[in-house]
Amino acid sequence: MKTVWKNVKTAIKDQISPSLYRLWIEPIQYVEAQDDTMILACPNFFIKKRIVANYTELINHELSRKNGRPVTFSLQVNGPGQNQDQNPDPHHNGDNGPKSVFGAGRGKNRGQQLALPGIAAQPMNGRILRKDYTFDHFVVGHNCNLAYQATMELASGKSANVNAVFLLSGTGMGKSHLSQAVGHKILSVSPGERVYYMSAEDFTNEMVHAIKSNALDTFKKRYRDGCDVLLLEEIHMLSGRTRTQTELALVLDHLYESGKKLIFSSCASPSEIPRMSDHLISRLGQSMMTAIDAPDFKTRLRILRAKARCRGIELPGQVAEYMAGELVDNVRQLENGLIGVASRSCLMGDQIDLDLAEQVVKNIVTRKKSITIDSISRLVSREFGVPLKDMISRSRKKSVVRTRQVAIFLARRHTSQPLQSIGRKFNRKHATVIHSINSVEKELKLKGELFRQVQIIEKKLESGSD
Ligand SMILES: Nc1ncnc2c1ncn2[C@@H]1O[C@H](COP(=O)(O)OP(=O)(O)OP(=O)(O)O)[C@@H](O)[C@H]1O
Repeated sequence: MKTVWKNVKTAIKDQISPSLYRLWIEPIQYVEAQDDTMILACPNFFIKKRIVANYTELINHELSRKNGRPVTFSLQVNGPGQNQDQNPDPHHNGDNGPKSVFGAGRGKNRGQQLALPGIAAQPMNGRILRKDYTFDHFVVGHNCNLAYQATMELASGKSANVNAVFLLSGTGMGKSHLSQAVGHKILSVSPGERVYYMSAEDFTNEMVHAIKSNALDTFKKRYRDGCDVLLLEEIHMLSGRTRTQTELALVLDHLYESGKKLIFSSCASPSEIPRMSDHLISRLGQSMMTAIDAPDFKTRLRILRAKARCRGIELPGQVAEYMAGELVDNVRQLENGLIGVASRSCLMGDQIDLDLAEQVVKNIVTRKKSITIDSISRLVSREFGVPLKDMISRSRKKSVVRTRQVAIFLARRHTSQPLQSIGRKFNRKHATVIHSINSVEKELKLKGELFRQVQIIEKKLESGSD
């Protein structure tokens, strides 16, 4: 049954984005099978809640498919927060402050336990920190020097001048890595610090939940009085969310005034994000803005070598140079290349050499090259029955807007084109591009009709059946 779960994971990996897979599915572990139920475990309550809300249908479907009969799953919490199992909502402790997931104590430094080296750390609120996303594992080049220095300075508390840093970059450039590195560093020195790590989407959901359950005051108090370090990712997701923006801006007012540490990350600067309140733009603007650019050849080579060392992969010099020369889009792509050569070598029993690397790189690059904004537009136009000329027109007709938004979203996800270029192709401004991406992402979460349509289009894109 353990193998069945492995196969289910692989099947799910093909159906959702790599980042969603990494966040929610990868940490799930097989425990045991009982009749028609597979018992699985995840690290904490927060993750459990998300998995149950968003992936129950998909997991049950794949489990049944792989078993050839109806099988469902039950999820238990195996992380340090398992003693909260009686409380279905980790954010509602029934008191005014958050409980530490490390122990029963309330208040700083009480009942807490040092995070063990090499073990993923659990902040007080939000997602777990990936154990390898530390400063030690981050390779510093010209492209990310400022971001590294600023986050390091903030984490080590050496300078009173840097209390808030805004990380700005395209996908796969290390924003999450650096944000989590700050969390690790602070927790390793002061385990009592109340670190909150989450995406803007999580913050929104938590707030909506608090409003629905009449607990908005508790929610606000938790952030204002219970948080020492706020690591908030994907700020662009706040576009158009007026109420969340208002509450977040007020929370930030408070946190800034009390000298708390703040890290934000986004693919657009606050003023570029459409439908953002002036209050929030101004609060975010108080942070130190640092951009991470694409790494140059030398840095790519150093990253590749460091990642290979860390994973115990022996990468011959020539191969490393070849891969660093070819995989230029972002660091995630480089890492995928490394994992590709290692797994191919392991499966086929071949040595890692130039031939093998060429095959892997060719796969990545060809896959990437064959997917262009034009090929995406053609496919989306066909699938939605909306002519290409309408997609680039000024039309505000609902069906045309939706089709255009999906094409923009897919162009962002499947090509390495910058947002400006994507906007130009559809005659749209940068702000509209961000709004389109956010709007589609939001609807995909509902797992409805659009989700299925996008899945089908993605399969066709990846198989090259444009
Ligand atoms: N300078 C670096 N040194 C080592 N690893 C890096 C570096 N930059 C990025 N990475 C690695 O690249 C991968 C992608 O990074 P990360 O997830 O932090 O990107 P991101 O900018 O947050 O992307 P997204 O916006 O898509 O979420 C991670 O595995 C990370 O460890």
